[in-house]
Formats: sequence, structure tokens, C-alpha cells
Amino acid sequence: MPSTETSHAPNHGWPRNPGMDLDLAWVAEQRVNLSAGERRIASLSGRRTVKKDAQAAWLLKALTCIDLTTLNGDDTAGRVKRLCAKAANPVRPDILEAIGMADRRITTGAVCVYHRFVATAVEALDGTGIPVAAVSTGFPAGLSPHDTKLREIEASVADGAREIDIVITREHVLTANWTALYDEMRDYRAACGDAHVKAILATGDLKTLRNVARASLVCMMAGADFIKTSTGKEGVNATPLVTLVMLRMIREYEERTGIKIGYKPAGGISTAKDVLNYQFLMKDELGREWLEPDLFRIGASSLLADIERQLEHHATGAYSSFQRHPIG
Ligand SMILES: O=C[C@H](O)COP(=O)(O)O
Repeated sequence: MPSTETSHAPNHGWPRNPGMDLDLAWVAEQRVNLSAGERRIASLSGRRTVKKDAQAAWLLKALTCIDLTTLNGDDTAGRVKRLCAKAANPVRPDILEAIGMADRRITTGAVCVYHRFVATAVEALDGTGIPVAAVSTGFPAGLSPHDTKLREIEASVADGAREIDIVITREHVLTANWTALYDEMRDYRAACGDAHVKAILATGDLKTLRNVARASLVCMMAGADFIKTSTGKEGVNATPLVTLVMLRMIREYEERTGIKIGYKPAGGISTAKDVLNYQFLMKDELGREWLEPDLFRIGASSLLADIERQLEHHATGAYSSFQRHPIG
């Protein structure tokens, strides 16, 4: 059960990934055994349940890992300010009181917006310690000119973004041009300066799990601090199977380099049950450390409402069916 001791805004003293030279042989040797992966995911089902007394702790921990997101064409400064207010006070005080957490300061991990709203969000979050993450580099397709993408990153950092979610050029992966992907990511890393960088792979566009594994590895070699599944705009976004592949690449990268890389599933994650599944997979594959916001974020626009609802049920004792649902 995760402790709630660290249920606060993430520690931005966490080290950045320095990256390493591109190792094409290491990239080439990556293979994914699809049926073994599917069996692993299937085996999670029914293996675990969330204990009633531990549930609030798990959900609060998940909440501190949310990159609370609005990425819509009709976003306005007003919507972003309301989102920031929710990020700073994500759970109603009476619920926190009822579950014995009234003395904890609980916030989401970050607020995630388009570049246009970075300054608005930074101002709205002033004094909360909550970082702003900007989706830069021509999100979501990432097909703007390379220099334009670098300028966008620099502008987001100048406006106060402490985290940048970049999107890779999927063509580099689909054509196995690993050098181009590495160089692109290297440039993004440099443009971020002191900001942390999350590499969005858009896994739903990458055709094969092997491509997902290889792209994960190349982005980590080039200095990504996090690897993230999706923009939320692809046809298929975060899935348990893609997660398994990416987590295993994070594990392999740590085994080889000693550097811990974070993971961010994003897109379509909207229920407490979904997020508990991700938490158990993270803990099983990488260990307890990866349940903290320094190494785990969940990109989500609508998850918070369900977590709050489940905490409310917890507070009133009106336990919902998911509490007895097997984790998997
Ligand atoms: O990065 C975050 C995603 O765009 C959020 O996707 P969602 O709106 O499906 O939760």
C-alpha cells in the first residue's frame, strides 16, 4: 500500500536524464513477444484485489500523479484557471475530513495545457508548487518545421513551464530512422533547458509493439526524462499491453545505465479502476518507487472526477463494485 506521506506536489529536485550516445545495436536487438505480453496482462486479472482500508491511499497517490489536462480547440483562459483551481484543491474538504486526510496538502502532479495557456496557468498556480506542463512541438501531430518546434519549446519554458511534453515525428519510427529520432529528441532535450521533458510516442500510430520498444529506447538514450504513450488524440491511446512494453524498456534502460525514467500513460484513462490497474502494473514491473509523481504521471482530463467520487463513497462507506473488482 503506498504511503500518503508524499501526497504533495512533486519534488522537482529529481535528476534529469543525461542520455547517452545512440546505440543502434541495442535498438536493433529489441524484440517483443506478443503472446507472452498478452499472457502477462491476462494474468493480472483476478490476481489482486484492493483492500478496503488501503484504497483511499492508493487513490490519493494516483491523484498526486495526475497531469490534469485540458487540450481542446475551444480551451479558454477561464477554463484553464478553473482547471488550476481544481488541481490545487482536487478533493472536497469534507471528503478529506471523512477519510482522515484533512491535515494533508494534496494536489495533482501538474497541470497540462497548450503553449498558449502556459502563462495563464503559471499565474493561476502561483504559490501552490504545482508545475505547469506544456504540450509543445506542434502537438498533437508534431509535423511543424523542426525549428518552429524548438522555438515553441523555448517559448513555453520562458513562460514558466517546468515540464515539456514533446511529440515525436512518427515517420522516423515508421521508417526505422533511429538516428533522425535520436537527433530530434536530443534537440528537444537541449531546447528544454532546465525543464523536464516527456517524450510522447503516440504509440497508436507506431504499428507494432517492437516499434514502441525501439522508440522508447531511442528517446531515453536521447535524454527523455519520461516516456509517454499518447497525445490522447490517436485512435488508440494508453493500453496495458503498450504499458508493459514501455515499462520493460524503462527497466532495461535502468539496468544498463542506472538512470530511472518516468512513465506517463495518457488518453482515455477516466476511471479509478483503470488507474489502479496501471498502479499495480507499475509496482509489479518497476517497484514501489515508480508510484510517486517524480516517476509516474497519468495524463487525464476526466479521471479526477471518478477518483473524487470513489473517495466520497469510501468516506460514506457506500463502497462501489470496483472495490471488490480484481486488479488486472
Ligand atoms: O495527455 C493527456 C491526454 O491528452 C488526455 O487525454 P484524455 O482527455 O482522454 O484524458
